[in-house]
Amino acid sequence: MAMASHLLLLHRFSKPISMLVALSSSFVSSNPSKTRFSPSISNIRSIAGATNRRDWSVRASVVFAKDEKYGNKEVVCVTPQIYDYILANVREPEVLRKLREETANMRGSQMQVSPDQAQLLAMLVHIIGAQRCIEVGVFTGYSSLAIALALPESGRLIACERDGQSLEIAKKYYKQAGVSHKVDVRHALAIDTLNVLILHGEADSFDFAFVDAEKKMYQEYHELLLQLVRLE
Ligand SMILES: C[S@@+](CC[C@H](N)C(=O)[O-])C[C@H]1O[C@@H](n2cnc3c(N)ncnc32)[C@H](O)[C@@H]1O
Repeated sequence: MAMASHLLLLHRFSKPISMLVALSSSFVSSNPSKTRFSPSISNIRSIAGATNRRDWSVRASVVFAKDEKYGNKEVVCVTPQIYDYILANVREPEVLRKLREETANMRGSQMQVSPDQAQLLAMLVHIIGAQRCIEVGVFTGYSSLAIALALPESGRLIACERDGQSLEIAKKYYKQAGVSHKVDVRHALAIDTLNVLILHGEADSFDFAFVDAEKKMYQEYHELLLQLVRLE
């Protein structure tokens, strides 16, 4: 995967997950049908859901899996063996593990990113040297905490979430992890927060954005985030 020096804009789609990685201005498009890294989700969904403790179905190079160890998440991977390997070897900090376990019993726990996805986000933040990040869709904070942990002390994450209750859990774990000072929680509709950032002159000042909220708004988020992230 080629890596541009700054802009990194990720959209997480519904289950199974695909992340759209926009690495340069020429890569991104306001027309989602032109965006790359978009496996046929309907195809994948048509591989029937498994209800057993573990059940894999394979079609071409895409795998649909459910595993109660990971909140019965549906995942896309190359092969079951490779995904098993990833899950067995992911480096999940203790504070993230605790947050994952607390969230597992909550309604909506399946919304949380998986440990390997969180570590992918952290790695990307780290390798592009991101200082200023935005997350749209915090829930109880698993992905935002992974991002905050990867940021340098001077780094900042604008964390957009409309649900106050889940934000309380997120804030508790930011505190436990000692990263509260890096996370600017915006309890509001994300579209309003993004527009306010632009109005306040913060366009062209972010290095990284991760979108993981209501899918019907993705095109609008995408357009606003293209103004907020630095294109050069
Ligand atoms: C898929 S979950 C996010 C999961 C999170 N990234 C994690 O790893 O735990 C989506 C979140 O987006 C929030 N959300 C949905 N629509 C929103 C909106 N318009 N503005 C702000 N937050 C929104 C929901 O309340 C929910 O907590």
